[in-house]
Amino acid sequence: MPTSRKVIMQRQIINTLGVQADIDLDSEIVRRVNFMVDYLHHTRAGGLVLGISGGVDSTVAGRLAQMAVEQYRRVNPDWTGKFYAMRLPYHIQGDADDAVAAIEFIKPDVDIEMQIGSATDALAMSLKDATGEEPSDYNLGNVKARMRMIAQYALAGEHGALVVGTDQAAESITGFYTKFGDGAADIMPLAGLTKTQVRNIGDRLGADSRLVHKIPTADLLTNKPGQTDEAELGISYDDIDAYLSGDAINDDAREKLETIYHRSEHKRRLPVRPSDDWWY
Ligand SMILES: Nc1ncnc2c1ncn2[C@@H]1O[C@H](COP(=O)(O)OP(=O)(O)OC[C@H]2O[C@@H]([n+]3cccc(C(=O)O)c3)[C@H](O)[C@@H]2O)[C@@H](O)[C@H]1O
Ligand SMILES: Nc1ncnc2c1ncn2[C@@H]1O[C@H](COP(=O)(O)OP(=O)(O)OP(=O)(O)O)[C@@H](O)[C@H]1O
Ligand SMILES: [Mg+2]
Repeated sequence: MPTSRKVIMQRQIINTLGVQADIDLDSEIVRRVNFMVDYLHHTRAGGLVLGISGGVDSTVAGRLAQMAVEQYRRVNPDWTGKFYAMRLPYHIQGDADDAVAAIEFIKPDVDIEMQIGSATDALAMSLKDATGEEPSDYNLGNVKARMRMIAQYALAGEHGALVVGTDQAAESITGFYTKFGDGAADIMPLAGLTKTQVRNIGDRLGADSRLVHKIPTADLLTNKPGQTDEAELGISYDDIDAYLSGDAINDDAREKLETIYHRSEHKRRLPVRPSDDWWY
């Protein structure tokens, strides 16, 4: 591809995802907290709900969510809404102590631990009984992510609360999330941030550096616990962030990233309907 076309494509993707290479951390924290406060006010919602894994994204989004409910409560003392943090292990979670450390940092109004092991396994068993087919480890991983979505929406429904999503630009560009699983949410406070910016905000907020600089994992596979995102994606977060920041990366990585971006376009759109034609 000629250099000018490469640059135009990169710029279009950066603009679509709303990435800003240079951010002021303090004003970015204020802007994102105010955004949640403003939306709580507008919707009169009964609080916020978020799954806390022990990874950096939910640590940072969780702390921002708790800051938002505290700020909203200060100006609306009669408001009874809360931030509900949910630890949702599938049986035994290898890094469960990180999820506890994240909760200690976030200091949520409500800390809930709920097993998704039995519900997930029951779904897989029912599918097998009905069809004779057992979901692969890969597909079961997506069922785990969707079971967490069901748990969060069940709790949100009880309290009229909104489900927070942790999608940021490095995940959005790759579609590296489960469609209607962790990709499903009502409010996305980290949207448009690179992974590095999420970490920088985590550092600025004073989160434990063990959590902030932890190697990212979706941790969805039973047969490969803690598999790193980078191993599965075949591309590094450094390359993804450099691309999102408008820097040049090597041609192989760029081509791979743009292929993944185009292939995952359906995840960034509403379900296709007869009046759509964006995929041509
Ligand atoms: N072109 C198209 N137009 C419209 N819909 C399309 C489609 N292609 C597939 N689909 C639909 O999308 C489904 C596939 O999408 P999906 O179910 O998401 O499945 P898929 O993208 O295959 O898997 C999710 C990926 O995200 C990763 N992940 C998941 C969860 C969390 C994290 C994390 O970082 O924490 C990472 C996971 O490791 C895996 O690599 C298909 O089954 C089909 O229903
Ligand atoms: N075991 C879990 N308990 C509760 N929520 C979870 C769990 N695993 C994943 N989630 C939810 O799914 C989201 C997506 O997972 P993802 O791995 O992308 O984020 P993370 O774990 O917060 O950070 P990182 O990407 O750096 O690992 C999490 O932010 C969290 O909200
Ligand atoms: Mg994770």
